[in-house]
Amino acid sequence: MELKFFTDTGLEIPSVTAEQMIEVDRVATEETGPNLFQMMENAGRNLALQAISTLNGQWQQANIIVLAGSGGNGGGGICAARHLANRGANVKLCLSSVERLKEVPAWQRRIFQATNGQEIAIEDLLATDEPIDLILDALIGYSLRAAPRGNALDLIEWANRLDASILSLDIPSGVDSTTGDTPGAFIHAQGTMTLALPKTGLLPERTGELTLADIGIPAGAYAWKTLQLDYLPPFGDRYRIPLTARDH
Ligand SMILES: NC(=O)C1=CN([C@@H]2O[C@H](COP(=O)(O)OP(=O)(O)OC[C@H]3O[C@@H](n4cnc5c(N)ncnc54)[C@H](O)[C@@H]3O)[C@@H](O)[C@H]2O)[C@@H](O)CC1
Ligand SMILES: [K+]
Repeated sequence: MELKFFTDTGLEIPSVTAEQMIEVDRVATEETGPNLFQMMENAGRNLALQAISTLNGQWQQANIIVLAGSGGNGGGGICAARHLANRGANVKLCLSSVERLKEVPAWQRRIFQATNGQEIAIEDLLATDEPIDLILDALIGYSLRAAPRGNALDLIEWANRLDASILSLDIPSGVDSTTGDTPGAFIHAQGTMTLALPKTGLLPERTGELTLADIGIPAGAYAWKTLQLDYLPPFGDRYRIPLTARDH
Protein backbone atom coordinates (compact mmCIF):
# COMPACT_ATOMS: atom_id res chain seq x y z
CA MET A 1 0.00 0.00 0.00
CA GLU A 2 1.64 3.22 -1.16
CA LEU A 3 0.95 5.77 1.60
CA LYS A 4 1.06 9.47 0.75
CA PHE A 5 1.52 12.11 3.47
CA PHE A 6 -0.01 15.59 3.41
CA THR A 7 0.36 18.62 5.68
CA ASP A 8 -2.65 20.55 6.97
CA THR A 9 -2.04 22.99 4.10
CA GLY A 10 -2.37 20.19 1.54
CA LEU A 11 1.35 19.97 0.71
CA GLU A 12 2.52 16.41 -0.08
CA ILE A 13 5.65 15.38 1.86
CA PRO A 14 7.88 12.64 0.43
CA SER A 15 8.15 9.60 2.69
CA VAL A 16 11.33 7.57 3.20
CA THR A 17 12.30 4.04 4.17
CA ALA A 18 14.55 3.44 7.19
CA GLU A 19 17.43 2.93 4.77
CA GLN A 20 16.83 6.34 3.14
CA MET A 21 16.46 8.01 6.57
CA ILE A 22 19.74 6.49 7.70
CA GLU A 23 21.32 8.02 4.58
CA VAL A 24 19.72 11.41 5.38
CA ASP A 25 21.24 11.09 8.87
CA ARG A 26 24.62 10.17 7.38
CA VAL A 27 24.60 13.09 4.91
CA ALA A 28 23.63 15.47 7.71
CA THR A 29 26.22 14.21 10.21
CA GLU A 30 29.06 13.72 7.70
CA GLU A 31 28.47 16.31 4.97
CA THR A 32 26.04 19.18 5.51
CA GLY A 33 25.30 19.20 9.22
CA PRO A 34 23.56 19.49 11.64
CA ASN A 35 25.43 16.90 13.67
CA LEU A 36 23.78 14.24 15.83
CA PHE A 37 23.93 16.38 18.98
CA GLN A 38 22.10 19.22 17.24
CA MET A 39 19.49 16.97 15.59
CA MET A 40 18.79 15.13 18.83
CA GLU A 41 18.40 18.44 20.70
CA ASN A 42 15.87 19.61 18.11
CA ALA A 43 14.06 16.25 18.33
CA GLY A 44 13.88 16.42 22.12
CA ARG A 45 12.77 20.05 22.32
CA ASN A 46 10.01 19.37 19.80
CA LEU A 47 8.95 16.28 21.77
CA ALA A 48 8.74 18.34 24.99
CA LEU A 49 6.56 20.92 23.20
CA GLN A 50 4.40 18.15 21.70
CA ALA A 51 3.95 16.62 25.18
CA ILE A 52 2.91 20.03 26.56
CA SER A 53 0.37 20.57 23.79
CA THR A 54 -0.90 16.97 24.17
CA LEU A 55 -1.56 17.68 27.87
CA ASN A 56 -2.92 21.16 27.02
CA GLY A 57 -3.55 23.11 30.27
CA GLN A 58 -2.63 20.23 32.61
CA TRP A 59 1.01 19.76 31.70
CA GLN A 60 2.46 21.08 35.00
CA GLN A 61 0.21 18.86 37.13
CA ALA A 62 0.49 15.80 34.91
CA ASN A 63 2.50 12.71 35.86
CA ILE A 64 4.78 12.09 32.85
CA ILE A 65 6.94 8.99 32.29
CA VAL A 66 9.65 8.95 29.61
CA LEU A 67 10.74 5.50 28.39
CA ALA A 68 14.15 5.82 26.70
CA GLY A 69 16.27 3.28 24.82
CA SER A 70 20.04 3.47 24.48
CA GLY A 71 20.16 4.85 20.92
CA GLY A 72 19.22 8.00 19.06
CA ASN A 73 15.52 7.56 19.75
CA GLY A 74 16.27 7.30 23.46
CA GLY A 75 18.44 10.42 23.25
CA GLY A 76 15.50 12.43 21.93
CA GLY A 77 13.35 11.18 24.80
CA ILE A 78 15.97 12.01 27.45
CA CYS A 79 16.31 15.51 25.96
CA ALA A 80 12.52 16.00 26.14
CA ALA A 81 12.55 14.81 29.78
CA ARG A 82 15.19 17.45 30.59
CA HIS A 83 13.24 20.28 28.97
CA LEU A 84 10.06 19.24 30.81
CA ALA A 85 11.85 18.85 34.17
CA ASN A 86 13.51 22.24 33.61
CA ARG A 87 10.05 23.83 33.48
CA GLY A 88 8.79 22.24 36.68
CA ALA A 89 6.90 19.36 35.08
CA ASN A 90 6.55 16.14 37.09
CA VAL A 91 8.59 13.84 34.85
CA LYS A 92 10.37 10.54 35.54
CA LEU A 93 12.87 8.96 33.17
CA CYS A 94 13.19 5.18 32.80
CA LEU A 95 16.16 3.89 30.76
CA SER A 96 15.81 0.45 29.16
CA SER A 97 19.57 -0.12 29.34
CA VAL A 98 21.88 2.23 31.30
CA GLU A 99 25.03 0.30 30.51
CA ARG A 100 24.48 0.35 26.74
CA LEU A 101 23.72 4.09 26.53
CA LYS A 102 25.47 5.53 23.46
CA GLU A 103 27.58 8.73 23.61
CA VAL A 104 25.02 11.33 22.55
CA PRO A 105 22.13 9.92 24.64
CA ALA A 106 24.57 9.67 27.57
CA TRP A 107 25.29 13.39 27.19
CA GLN A 108 21.56 14.10 27.22
CA ARG A 109 21.28 12.02 30.41
CA ARG A 110 24.06 14.03 32.05
CA ILE A 111 22.12 17.25 31.45
CA PHE A 112 18.91 15.65 32.75
CA GLN A 113 20.75 14.77 35.97
CA ALA A 114 21.31 18.50 36.60
CA THR A 115 17.54 19.05 36.75
CA ASN A 116 15.21 17.93 39.54
CA GLY A 117 13.80 15.31 37.18
CA GLN A 118 14.06 11.80 38.61
CA GLU A 119 15.25 8.57 37.03
CA ILE A 120 13.25 5.48 37.94
CA ALA A 121 14.57 1.92 37.60
CA ILE A 122 12.52 -0.49 35.51
CA GLU A 123 11.63 -2.72 38.46
CA ASP A 124 10.40 0.32 40.45
CA LEU A 125 8.37 1.61 37.50
CA LEU A 126 6.73 -1.78 36.90
CA ALA A 127 5.84 -1.90 40.62
CA THR A 128 4.39 1.61 40.90
CA ASP A 129 0.62 2.08 40.89
CA GLU A 130 0.47 5.88 40.87
CA PRO A 131 -1.74 7.23 38.05
CA ILE A 132 0.22 8.22 34.92
CA ASP A 133 -1.11 10.87 32.52
CA LEU A 134 1.36 10.65 29.62
CA ILE A 135 4.04 8.21 28.49
CA LEU A 136 6.69 9.36 26.00
CA ASP A 137 7.86 6.33 24.00
CA ALA A 138 11.50 6.83 23.03
CA LEU A 139 12.58 3.18 23.30
CA ILE A 140 13.22 2.17 19.69
CA GLY A 141 13.16 4.17 16.45
CA TYR A 142 14.12 3.12 12.93
CA SER A 143 16.81 0.68 14.12
CA LEU A 144 14.31 -1.95 15.27
CA ARG A 145 16.12 -5.21 14.57
CA ALA A 146 13.52 -7.87 15.34
CA ALA A 147 10.65 -8.57 17.73
CA PRO A 148 11.32 -6.47 20.86
CA ARG A 149 12.82 -8.45 23.71
CA GLY A 150 14.27 -7.92 27.17
CA ASN A 151 13.72 -4.65 29.03
CA ALA A 152 12.27 -2.87 25.99
CA LEU A 153 9.65 -5.63 25.67
CA ASP A 154 8.78 -5.39 29.37
CA LEU A 155 8.34 -1.61 29.08
CA ILE A 156 6.27 -1.85 25.88
CA GLU A 157 3.90 -4.36 27.48
CA TRP A 158 3.73 -2.31 30.69
CA ALA A 159 2.87 0.91 28.79
CA ASN A 160 0.16 -0.82 26.73
CA ARG A 161 -1.52 -2.16 29.88
CA LEU A 162 -2.02 1.34 31.34
CA ASP A 163 -4.78 3.69 30.21
CA ALA A 164 -2.24 6.52 29.99
CA SER A 165 -1.91 8.33 26.67
CA ILE A 166 1.24 7.32 24.76
CA LEU A 167 3.15 9.72 22.48
CA SER A 168 5.80 7.95 20.38
CA LEU A 169 8.99 9.56 19.07
CA ASP A 170 9.65 9.01 15.36
CA ILE A 171 7.88 5.60 15.19
CA PRO A 172 5.94 3.62 17.78
CA SER A 173 8.52 1.25 19.32
CA GLY A 174 8.25 -2.22 17.82
CA VAL A 175 6.85 -1.01 14.48
CA ASP A 176 9.07 -1.47 11.41
CA SER A 177 9.53 2.07 10.05
CA THR A 178 9.82 0.85 6.45
CA THR A 179 6.94 -1.64 6.21
CA GLY A 180 4.74 -0.86 9.24
CA ASP A 181 5.06 -4.56 10.19
CA THR A 182 5.12 -5.52 13.85
CA PRO A 183 7.39 -8.58 14.29
CA GLY A 184 6.36 -8.77 17.97
CA ALA A 185 4.98 -6.48 20.71
CA PHE A 186 4.68 -2.80 19.80
CA ILE A 187 3.57 0.43 21.44
CA HIS A 188 -0.12 1.28 20.90
CA ALA A 189 0.39 5.02 20.39
CA GLN A 190 -2.31 7.71 20.59
CA GLY A 191 0.12 10.00 18.79
CA THR A 192 3.44 9.84 16.95
CA MET A 193 5.82 12.72 16.32
CA THR A 194 8.08 11.66 13.46
CA LEU A 195 11.36 13.42 12.72
CA ALA A 196 12.41 15.26 9.55
CA LEU A 197 10.43 13.17 7.05
CA PRO A 198 7.57 10.64 7.38
CA LYS A 199 8.66 7.00 7.14
CA THR A 200 6.87 4.64 4.75
CA GLY A 201 5.87 2.39 7.68
CA LEU A 202 3.87 5.07 9.51
CA LEU A 203 0.50 3.37 9.01
CA PRO A 204 -2.38 5.42 10.47
CA GLU A 205 -3.60 2.40 12.48
CA ARG A 206 -0.16 2.29 14.15
CA THR A 207 0.68 5.97 14.66
CA GLY A 208 -2.47 7.57 16.01
CA GLU A 209 -2.37 11.32 15.46
CA LEU A 210 0.72 11.99 13.30
CA THR A 211 2.94 15.08 13.59
CA LEU A 212 6.10 15.95 11.64
CA ALA A 213 8.86 17.71 13.58
CA ASP A 214 11.62 19.85 12.09
CA ILE A 215 15.10 18.91 13.33
CA GLY A 216 16.89 21.47 11.16
CA ILE A 217 18.10 19.37 8.25
CA PRO A 218 18.90 21.67 5.29
CA ALA A 219 17.27 21.20 1.87
CA GLY A 220 20.76 20.50 0.48
CA ALA A 221 20.91 17.29 2.48
CA TYR A 222 17.71 15.97 0.91
CA ALA A 223 19.04 16.97 -2.52
CA TRP A 224 22.27 14.99 -1.94
CA LYS A 225 23.20 12.84 -4.94
CA THR A 226 22.50 9.63 -3.00
CA LEU A 227 18.99 10.78 -2.08
CA GLN A 228 17.59 13.28 -4.65
CA LEU A 229 14.37 13.63 -2.64
CA ASP A 230 11.76 15.98 -4.09
CA TYR A 231 11.59 18.09 -0.94
CA LEU A 232 10.09 21.53 -0.36
CA PRO A 233 10.61 22.86 3.20
CA PRO A 234 7.08 22.36 4.64
CA PHE A 235 7.31 24.06 8.04
CA GLY A 236 6.77 27.79 7.41
CA ASP A 237 6.78 29.46 10.84
CA ARG A 238 6.13 26.18 12.70
CA TYR A 239 8.48 23.47 14.00
CA ARG A 240 5.75 20.80 14.31
CA ILE A 241 3.04 20.26 11.72
CA PRO A 242 0.15 17.74 11.61
CA LEU A 243 0.35 15.12 8.84
CA THR A 244 -2.38 12.91 7.42
CA ALA A 245 -1.56 9.67 5.59
CA ARG A 246 -3.68 8.58 2.64
CA ASP A 247 -3.27 5.32 0.74
CA HIS A 248 -3.99 6.61 -2.72
N1 LIG B 1 17.49 12.45 11.25
C1 LIG B 1 16.87 11.63 12.07
O1 LIG B 1 15.86 10.96 11.72
C2 LIG B 1 17.40 11.50 13.45
C3 LIG B 1 16.97 10.42 14.18
N2 LIG B 1 17.20 10.31 15.48
C4 LIG B 1 16.61 9.23 16.22
O2 LIG B 1 17.49 8.15 16.26
C5 LIG B 1 16.78 6.95 15.90
C6 LIG B 1 17.75 5.98 15.31
O3 LIG B 1 18.72 5.83 16.34
P1 LIG B 1 19.59 4.50 16.45
O4 LIG B 1 20.00 4.10 15.09
O5 LIG B 1 20.59 4.77 17.51
O6 LIG B 1 18.64 3.35 16.96
P2 LIG B 1 17.25 3.39 17.70
O7 LIG B 1 17.28 4.42 18.78
O8 LIG B 1 16.17 3.45 16.67
O9 LIG B 1 17.19 1.93 18.32
C7 LIG B 1 18.27 1.47 19.07
C8 LIG B 1 17.71 1.04 20.40
O10 LIG B 1 16.69 0.07 20.16
C9 LIG B 1 17.03 -1.15 20.81
N3 LIG B 1 16.51 -2.26 20.02
C10 LIG B 1 16.58 -2.45 18.67
N4 LIG B 1 15.95 -3.60 18.33
C11 LIG B 1 15.47 -4.13 19.49
C12 LIG B 1 14.75 -5.31 19.81
N5 LIG B 1 14.36 -6.16 18.85
N6 LIG B 1 14.45 -5.57 21.12
C13 LIG B 1 14.84 -4.71 22.10
N7 LIG B 1 15.53 -3.57 21.87
C14 LIG B 1 15.84 -3.30 20.57
C15 LIG B 1 18.53 -1.11 20.94
O11 LIG B 1 18.93 -1.92 22.02
C16 LIG B 1 18.75 0.36 21.24
O12 LIG B 1 18.42 0.64 22.60
C17 LIG B 1 15.71 7.44 14.98
O13 LIG B 1 14.59 6.59 14.99
C18 LIG B 1 15.34 8.78 15.58
O14 LIG B 1 14.37 8.66 16.59
C19 LIG B 1 17.93 11.29 16.22
O15 LIG B 1 19.19 10.78 16.50
C20 LIG B 1 18.00 12.60 15.53
C21 LIG B 1 18.31 12.47 14.06
K1 LIG C 1 9.82 5.21 19.55
